[in-house]
Amino acid sequence: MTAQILDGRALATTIKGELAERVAKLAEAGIVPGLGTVLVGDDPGSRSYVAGKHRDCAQVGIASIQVELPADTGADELAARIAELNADPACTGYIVQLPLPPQLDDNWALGLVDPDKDADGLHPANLGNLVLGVPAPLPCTPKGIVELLRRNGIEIAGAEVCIVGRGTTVGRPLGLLLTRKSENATVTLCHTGTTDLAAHTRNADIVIAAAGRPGLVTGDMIRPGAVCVDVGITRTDAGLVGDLDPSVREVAGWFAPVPGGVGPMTRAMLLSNVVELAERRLEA
Ligand SMILES: Nc1nc(=O)c2c([nH]1)NC[C@@H]1CN(c3ccc(C(=O)N[C@@H](CCC(=O)O)C(=O)O)cc3)C=[N+]21
Repeated sequence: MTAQILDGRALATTIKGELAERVAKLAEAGIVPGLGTVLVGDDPGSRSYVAGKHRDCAQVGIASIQVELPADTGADELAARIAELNADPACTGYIVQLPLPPQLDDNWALGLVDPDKDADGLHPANLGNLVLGVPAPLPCTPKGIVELLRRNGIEIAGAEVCIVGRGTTVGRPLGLLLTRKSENATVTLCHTGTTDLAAHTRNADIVIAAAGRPGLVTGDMIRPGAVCVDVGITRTDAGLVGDLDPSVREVAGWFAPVPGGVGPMTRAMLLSNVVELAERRLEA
C-alpha cells in the first residue's frame, strides 16, 4: 500500500481564498486586519518563515507590520516594542518569532503579548483558556493539524491518536485540542521519556510526530492503514527532513509530508487567527 497524501499546500490555498472573502467583508465595515511580527536576530530559518507569513498576508488582504531587532536586543527594548504593538490600533494580532536569542526568555516574552492580540494562541492566558474550554485564539500548528484531518474526511471522534512530542507549541496543546468534546479523540502523549514508543504508535489510528528528531518513527512502528502526520522539521544539507522515516509511506493509509503538509497549514491558521481577532471588533 502507498499512502494517500494529506496535501497541506493545496488546502492552505483553499483556506486563504475563504479568508480573503472574510477580509473583504471586514473592509466593507472599515476594518483592515493587520498582522505584526517581531523577529529578533538573523537566523536564516526564522527570517524565511517570517517573510513567508508576510507574503501570505499580502495574498489575503491583511496589512503587515514588521518589527526587526538585532540579535543582542535586551529585555527592556523588546518589552518596549511589544508594548507598542499592544497599543497600535492597526495591529489586530501579532507574533513574537520563537526561539528568541539566549538572553531573552521565550515564556517571558509570550506573557507580555496582549492576550486579545495573541495570533499564536501561546499566551499563558490563552493556553489556560484551551484547558478551560473557553473560546480564544488557538495555537496555529495544532489548529492546522485538526483542519488538515477534518477537511480530508478523516474521522477524529473515537480515534486512538498517538502524539509523539510534548512541546509547548505543538504536542501538548494538540493533546488538549483533540480531547475536547468537539473532537472526542483518545490521546496518548509520548515523549523522549517514553519506554516503548513503538507499542504506543502501533496501537494508534492516527500518529502525529512532533519531536524534532529526524526519522524517529519508522514503518514497522505503524499499524497498516493508519493516518500519519509529520510535524518535525530538521534542516540538513540534503534539505528538510521530518520525524517520519520514508518507510512510513509504505504502511500508512494517509501521510502528511514535510514539506507540503502541516507547515503551510500552520501559516494559514495564523491568518485565520488574525481574521478572527479582527471580526471580534466587528461584533464589539
Ligand atoms: N511565534 C512563533 N510562531 C510560530 O508559528 C513559529 C515560531 N514562532 N517559530 C518557528 C516555528 C516553525 N514554524 C513553521 C511555519 C511554517 C512552516 C512551513 O511553511 N514549512 C514549509 C517549508 C518551508 C521551508 O522550505 O522552509 C513546509 O513544511 O512545506 C515551517 C515552520 C512556525 N513557527
